[in-house]
Amino acid sequence: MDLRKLSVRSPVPANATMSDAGADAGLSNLIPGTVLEAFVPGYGLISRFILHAFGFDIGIVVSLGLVVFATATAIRYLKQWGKSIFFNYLTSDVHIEQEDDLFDNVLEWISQQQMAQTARTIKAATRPVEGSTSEGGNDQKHQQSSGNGGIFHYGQWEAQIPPRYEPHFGRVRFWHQGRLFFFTRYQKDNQRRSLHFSYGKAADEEGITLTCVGFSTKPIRRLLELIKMKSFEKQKSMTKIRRPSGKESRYGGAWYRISTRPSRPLETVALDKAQKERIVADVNEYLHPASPRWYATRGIPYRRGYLFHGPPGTGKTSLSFALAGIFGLDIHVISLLDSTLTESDLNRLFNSLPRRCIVLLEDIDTAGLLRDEKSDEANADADKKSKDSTKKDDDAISAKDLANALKSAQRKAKEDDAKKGISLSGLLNAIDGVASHEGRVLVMTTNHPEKLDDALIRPGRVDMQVEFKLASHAQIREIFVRMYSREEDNDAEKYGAATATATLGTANGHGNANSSELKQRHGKHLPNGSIDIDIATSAFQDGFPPREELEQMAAEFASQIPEEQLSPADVQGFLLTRKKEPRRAVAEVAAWRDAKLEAKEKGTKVVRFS
Ligand SMILES: Nc1ncnc2c1ncn2[C@@H]1O[C@H](COP(=O)(O)OP(=O)(O)OP(=O)(O)O)[C@@H](O)[C@H]1O
Repeated sequence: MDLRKLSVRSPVPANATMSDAGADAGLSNLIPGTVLEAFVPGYGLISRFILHAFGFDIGIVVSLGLVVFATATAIRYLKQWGKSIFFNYLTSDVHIEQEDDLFDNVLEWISQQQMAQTARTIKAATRPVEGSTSEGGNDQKHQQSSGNGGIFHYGQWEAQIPPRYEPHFGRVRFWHQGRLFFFTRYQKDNQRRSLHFSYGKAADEEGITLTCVGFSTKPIRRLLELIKMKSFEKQKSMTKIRRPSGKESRYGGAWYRISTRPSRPLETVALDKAQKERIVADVNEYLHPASPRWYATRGIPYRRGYLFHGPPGTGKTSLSFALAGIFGLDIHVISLLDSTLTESDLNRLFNSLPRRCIVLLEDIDTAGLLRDEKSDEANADADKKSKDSTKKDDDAISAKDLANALKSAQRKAKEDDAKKGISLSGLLNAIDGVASHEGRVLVMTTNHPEKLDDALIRPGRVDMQVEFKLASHAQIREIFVRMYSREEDNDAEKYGAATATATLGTANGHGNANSSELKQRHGKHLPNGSIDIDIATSAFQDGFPPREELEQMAAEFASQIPEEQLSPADVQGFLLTRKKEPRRAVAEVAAWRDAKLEAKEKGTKVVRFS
């Protein structure tokens, strides 16, 4: 359209005022000049100027612009109004909090849907390596990352794991089984976020809303059940481990998941078979769905407590994890050594336990329960010091100095206690508290059962005590056989030469070394020559020893270690540095045993053996 012509065909009347002139000319009548003046301040002045200078009436352009703008706004408004009517009155929602496991399950599921791949704005997240199925599952990538003479480069391997793409904040729609759903991801309200900021944590608290069309949440519930089942299928062989949240965020969700790791099979814990069966049967009976009623009708609190006691490295923690795996329970680990843990934290942690789980309270003897004993020790120390110094020079040390020494020793003891924070009564309250009445399995571990207060281990708090001993011959044989059995072989084949390098620093780490080099290097350690080592290496490379031979070797190996002198962890540690060389392990065990026992006798931690 030729606007100039239009304005020429509609000259301004001579007697028109300046504002009327522009406003009323030609098609500018579409919107009267006075109205335009109201919308665009100074419009009259500008239009008159342009009209006089160029003979062109801008009224039509401005009018059209305003009409387009008004129409677009109206459409947008109507759209929003329609949307809000739709979402407020015609749909149903289910909200999921970030703290809940479902949050991750839904996010994982949604990130595998078509819409998450094709959406124009998505969020990329680094896939967690720990416990993920990608770990260990990609042989080709493993091999690619094993350049440089078989050295496995973790960074390179990790770089090849593609990120996870998931919907970003906002709403996206998706279809599932012929139904329309909406997925909304949002950040939590400002109040909560600012609280997080004030605790120094990033404002990453999020939530998810799933929406479906209709007046019932049933389709969403069905979808969530399906997602839960799928996640379970994926994670059924995994154990979730939770620890208390950091001090700064302990005000809310008290637990956070630190990792998910493959469940530990019970067979991998070398323990007396009958003992293991007894524990498993006991936990199984306790967890049975009929048990809560049984307990309730007899007025017995529905809880079960176990005390695992024994020297370090004898399998207390390992058995707890194995139990969690067998019964499909999450494991909640609390260390009473955590100096930031207060009694109210402990209460809150017990309050927020799920209905069924294992709570692992580690090293209960080392926590603040020793408060009185400690301060007694400190007092005794101060007394002794004062007596000694009195003996040395009665005149030199004044009574005031002695009082000061005593005071400072007491202050130190108090500080030590304050750091620990949990008293016996605090712990008992948490264990017996109203909130911990249902369904949890409490496992307490200690290296010093004799130091525990009777109240802590009375029946009702501890229902079964299990003693873990230093390694017996049977245990040593079991650990040896498992270390070199075919199941391990499978892994070894999978990882190829790369795994050999995991023991870098030991001779067998050098995958490319020839046999004479190996003989030389190993010969240093061997009391009886190096030829065995060479055979051992080739035995591994040609395949693991047959079962019968392995059992014989295990018996020979075990016979060289005195019973109940070394822990299973010690034995495992020794074998791990020879994890492809059973014969070398047998050949070197005597020297290692002597070094270990000597160190133990001397009370030194340094073992002169490599
Ligand atoms: N009985 C066992 N059978 C198999 N492996 C064991 C056994 N005992 C210990 N180990 C191994 O030793 C390591 C340490 O074991 P674990 O942490 O279970 O010992 P712990 O008794 O809990 O020690 P601590 O008292 O120091 O906490 C683990 O790698 C585990 O595999």
